[in-house]
Amino acid sequence: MDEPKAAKQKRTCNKKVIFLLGALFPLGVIALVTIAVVQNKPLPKNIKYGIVLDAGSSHTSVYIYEWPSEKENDTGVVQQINDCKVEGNGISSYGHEPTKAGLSLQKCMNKARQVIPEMQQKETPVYLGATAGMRLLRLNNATMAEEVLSSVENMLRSFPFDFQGARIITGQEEGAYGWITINYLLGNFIQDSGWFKYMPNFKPTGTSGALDLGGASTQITFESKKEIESQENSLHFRLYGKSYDVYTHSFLCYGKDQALRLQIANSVPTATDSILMDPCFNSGYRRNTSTSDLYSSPCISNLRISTAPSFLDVKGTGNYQLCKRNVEAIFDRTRCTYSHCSFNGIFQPTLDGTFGAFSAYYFVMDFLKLTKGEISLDKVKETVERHCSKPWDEVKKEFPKIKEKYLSEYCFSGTYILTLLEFGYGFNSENWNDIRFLGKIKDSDAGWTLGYMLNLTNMIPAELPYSPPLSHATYTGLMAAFSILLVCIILICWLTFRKPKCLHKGII
Ligand SMILES: Nc1nc2c(ncn2[C@@H]2O[C@H](COP(=O)(O)OP(=O)(O)OP(=O)(O)O)[C@@H](O)[C@H]2O)c(=O)[nH]1
Ligand SMILES: [Ca+2]
Repeated sequence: MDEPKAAKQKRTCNKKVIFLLGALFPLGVIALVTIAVVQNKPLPKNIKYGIVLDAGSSHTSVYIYEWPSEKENDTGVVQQINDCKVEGNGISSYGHEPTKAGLSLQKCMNKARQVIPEMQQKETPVYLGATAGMRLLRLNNATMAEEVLSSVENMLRSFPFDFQGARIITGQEEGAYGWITINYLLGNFIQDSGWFKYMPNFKPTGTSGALDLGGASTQITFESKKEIESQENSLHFRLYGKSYDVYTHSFLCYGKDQALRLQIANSVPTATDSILMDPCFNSGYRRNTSTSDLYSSPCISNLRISTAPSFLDVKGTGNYQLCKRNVEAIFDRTRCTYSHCSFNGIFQPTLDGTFGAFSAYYFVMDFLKLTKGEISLDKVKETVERHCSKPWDEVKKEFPKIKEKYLSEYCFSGTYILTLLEFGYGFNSENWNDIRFLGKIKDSDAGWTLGYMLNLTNMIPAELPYSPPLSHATYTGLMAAFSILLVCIILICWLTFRKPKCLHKGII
């Protein structure tokens, strides 16, 4: 039997609909892909740069940072791309020849010119922050300190960057910016205040305390839930929408070089015929020290003995226990007018949370291979004691490539770090493993410089910047996909439910 004409035509018509849909679908997909490709075409990278000079007591380092300009308020986007160690000593050593302070920076600044694209040099800010070495020079001779600062300022102005100033930062700033740096790099700010705090299993990591051991001063900074009893030790921050009450203290004269001077100066009365037997150096080690140089530091001024010989022949005896006793003697734990003190009458709340220890803490612990994994306090003491007991000849043979200044001081430095942390701040075997010894975090050096730059360039907002849940690309892509889907649905409905045109043409 012949198929009725109408049914045949209906079938033809359905075929046309299917054909139309078949043609529309790939068209939709092509449109979608085109939109996605156009939308996600990588934008030209707009990178910004910043330079910070850390003019420390022992040396100056030049750090270069970069970040994508469109993301500068996000956390963790700034990273260190270069660092340059200035040859010679810190700028405070040029008190008698200030022009040399500026000249010393030339090489590293020339290197910065090679690293930063020429087009962007004019808009790249340069900051110089001087720390404890310059604080001590200012105490000794304010004019000399001024001259050194103008010398470095003139040098930095001569470069095609946007020079923003050279100044001596306070110990409080040094502690605060060190704390900001490590928590920024560890991602602790955003974890505490980001949207994922609303997730059911969210456990805030909290912030990490910062322990910085320099050559002339040392800083301890940590968030404290307890009342901070002295105003000068109290910091308050609002970062990414969260408030932080932070304790900080900078001990001038308790950096490792000044602490060594204190230890030696304390022992001068025991010297006979200019020979000073020092348990903090390996046995067989000898060092000639001028007493006028020793006493030139304001840290030592009240330990000066008028009858001291002009030179001291310091001879190592390599005895950890005796060294520890000498080192403990430079901490005064007898006076405290607060509920709790660290040492020298300085208020310190109970230690809280984890700590990142950097600068000389890291250099020394890394040398002693004590930075990886959980190592008990007893094991650390044992390692330092073993190192101190090694004869100097043996130490030199074992580490022929390490600079003598550094190598000769690891026994003292190891003992000093242990004493400062345990006897000074009150760490013990229970909370010892709350300390992590950090050199770099994600390729950036742990130190105050990054925090300083973040603050001066206003890159840490007080409130959490509004960020929509979807990125712009995802949003546009989804919008395009749903629009196409909607058009297809409308088209299908229209083709399915309208009276087929072909039937209208008078067949029925
Ligand atoms: N072993 C070792 N010691 C180092 C190294 N670099 C610096 N030091 C020493 O470690 C101590 C601290 O160094 P820094 O953190 O650079 O100190 P600084 O910034 O110059 O001093 P402050 O102004 O007090 O912060 C000083 O005694 C330096 O001589 C290193 O690479 N290895
Ligand atoms: Ca430092």
